[in-house]
Amino acid sequence: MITGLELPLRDDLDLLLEELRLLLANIDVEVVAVSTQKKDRPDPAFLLGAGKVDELKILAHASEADLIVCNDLLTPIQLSNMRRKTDCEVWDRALVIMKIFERRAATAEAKLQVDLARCRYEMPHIRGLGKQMSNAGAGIGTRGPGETEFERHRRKLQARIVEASRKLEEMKKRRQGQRKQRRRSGIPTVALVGYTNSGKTTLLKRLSGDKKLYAADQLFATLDTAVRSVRLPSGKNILMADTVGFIRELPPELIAAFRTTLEEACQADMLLVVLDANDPDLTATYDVIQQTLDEIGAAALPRAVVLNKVDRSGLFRVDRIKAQLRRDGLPVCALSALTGEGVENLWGVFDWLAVRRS
Ligand SMILES: Nc1nc2c(ncn2[C@@H]2O[C@H](COP(=O)(O)OP(=O)(O)OP(=O)(O)O)[C@@H](O)[C@H]2O)c(=O)[nH]1
Ligand SMILES: [Mg+2]
Repeated sequence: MITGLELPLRDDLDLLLEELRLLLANIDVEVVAVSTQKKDRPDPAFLLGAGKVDELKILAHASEADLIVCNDLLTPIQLSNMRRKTDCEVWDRALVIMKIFERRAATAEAKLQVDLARCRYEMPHIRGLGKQMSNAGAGIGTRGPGETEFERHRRKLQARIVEASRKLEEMKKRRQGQRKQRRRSGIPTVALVGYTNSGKTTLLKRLSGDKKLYAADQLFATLDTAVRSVRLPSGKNILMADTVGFIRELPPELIAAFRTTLEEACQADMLLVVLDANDPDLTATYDVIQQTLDEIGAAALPRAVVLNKVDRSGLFRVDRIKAQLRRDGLPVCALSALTGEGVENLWGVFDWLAVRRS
């Protein structure tokens, strides 16, 4: 069952819940009921009102749901209160995204990053747990059994965080070395950025001809940076980097942990923002991309927009979006990474870049 708050400044709850449903489908969780609440501000104890939480319990029981997923981020207190009051397992959106990342992580680096994010996410939660444990277990002036259990758990998490950070630091140095080499070679680098599932990897596959790249109809298919060489018709080469996709309300722990991967985007000479032409709310999606680029310090790079999946979209719609983006001063190419239609429109953009660099 999914739930969320309708706050005064939030008008896209439906979209967010639809996305949450999709996120859950990616880890094989089926949504059997949806229940939202309109409120002026979140309740500190439960996020939703206490009465609403009682209602959720009844609804969960009636629809045979054993998991309640909240679209909003829950504080450790809210999470444990919700669990207690509903007798259900409770997750928030951040945890769902984290679980997808856990499932998808294939390389050592991605695994470490996910592990780091998970530990950081759990840290404040076990603090809340520790309070409960020590309250329950300890007498005056003693270290109760609860406290030592909590301490042990905390120390273990801390050790994992230190170890993962150290290993990632090493990998980062290696990456920086590679990047320097690329810079010295004078070949311009273009980074593909955009929403998850917009077709970044498919585009890189098509342009580089590397069939081994993994593109799939899943959220967060790519968790690593892949750099490939792309040969332009002019005979010049450019490098193209594919990165982790963005999403609304990407958990901060994940942004922090995937910083190195996302940084790849900041180090490029240019960004290619890939949009899905069939996205029902492109403006909101573009805002999310802009926000994420701000957060990783890449917002000032020159950019062009790729309006992808035009094979599935009406011509009229594509023209309308193109015109709007152009009004915003952005160079736009409409194409289909899957069929190859319109890909030649990109060459002009790259030639412009190559000339600018040399
Ligand atoms: N119809 C159509 N489908 C496309 C096109 N480009 C990509 N797709 C499909 O969209 C899905 C996602 O493509 P990916 O290339 O994996 O998307 P991505 O942006 O790399 O996604 P993440 O790695 O999850 O961030 C796949 O099923 C692709 O086959 C296109 O031009 N037309
Ligand atoms: Mg991808």
